[in-house]
Amino acid sequence: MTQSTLDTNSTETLITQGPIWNWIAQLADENWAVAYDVVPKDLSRALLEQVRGFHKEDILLRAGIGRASDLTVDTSVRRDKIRWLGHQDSVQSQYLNIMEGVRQEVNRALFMGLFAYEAHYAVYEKGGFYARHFDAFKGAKNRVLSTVFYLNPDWVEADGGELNIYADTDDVKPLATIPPEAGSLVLFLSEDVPHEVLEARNDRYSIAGWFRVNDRLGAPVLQVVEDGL
Ligand SMILES: O=C(O)CCC(=O)C(=O)O
Ligand SMILES: [Fe+2]
Repeated sequence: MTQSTLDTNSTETLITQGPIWNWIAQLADENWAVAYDVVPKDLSRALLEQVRGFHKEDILLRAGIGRASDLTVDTSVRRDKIRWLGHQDSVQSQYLNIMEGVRQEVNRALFMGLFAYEAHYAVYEKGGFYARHFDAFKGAKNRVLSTVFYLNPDWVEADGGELNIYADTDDVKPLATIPPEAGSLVLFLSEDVPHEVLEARNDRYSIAGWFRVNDRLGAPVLQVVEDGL
């Protein structure tokens, strides 16, 4: 494998390397994937307990949209509350270390050149949602690979808050609808995969994160793809 971009020819090789590779192969082929065995269950529970605590203490921030210099809070596009993760906390550090492993594996298998990672807890309360968007502007090469890890062990369909992934910005029918169930890690290319969070009807906990190919600091970069929002 000598190419530096996603290489579909490499898929067969990847599949033969064992279960962990299945999602990397799917990512290479389809630009998105769901992985189920990346984060241990006890860590997932510890993360949930921590973010529930933050939520209860009311120390989460209303999430904004846009670039660092132009960060606005627009609740018609996005209604969630966040808190950034850091290595100073041991539970958060364990999660960040696992994602460092993911970074290395993806770079090794797909030559993506992922460099840095940033992640935040997100809480969507009843009525919370995130309208269809991309996580990065095309060609910006800022955020390259998005990750969302779900923390909800007792999720049922009536709780809503599914992630819809689309092939194209104006497709009506999603490619996939992913329930935000504990243990699922969704990965997708930040510049290429339009997605949305459907309205949550119960508190919905997750960790959203982004790998970038440089170390430029920046606030969430977002491109809304639906008019009139
Ligand atoms: O929580 C999710 O399922 C996706 C969140 C998202 O799209 C984002 O934070 O950019
Ligand atoms: Fe997103």
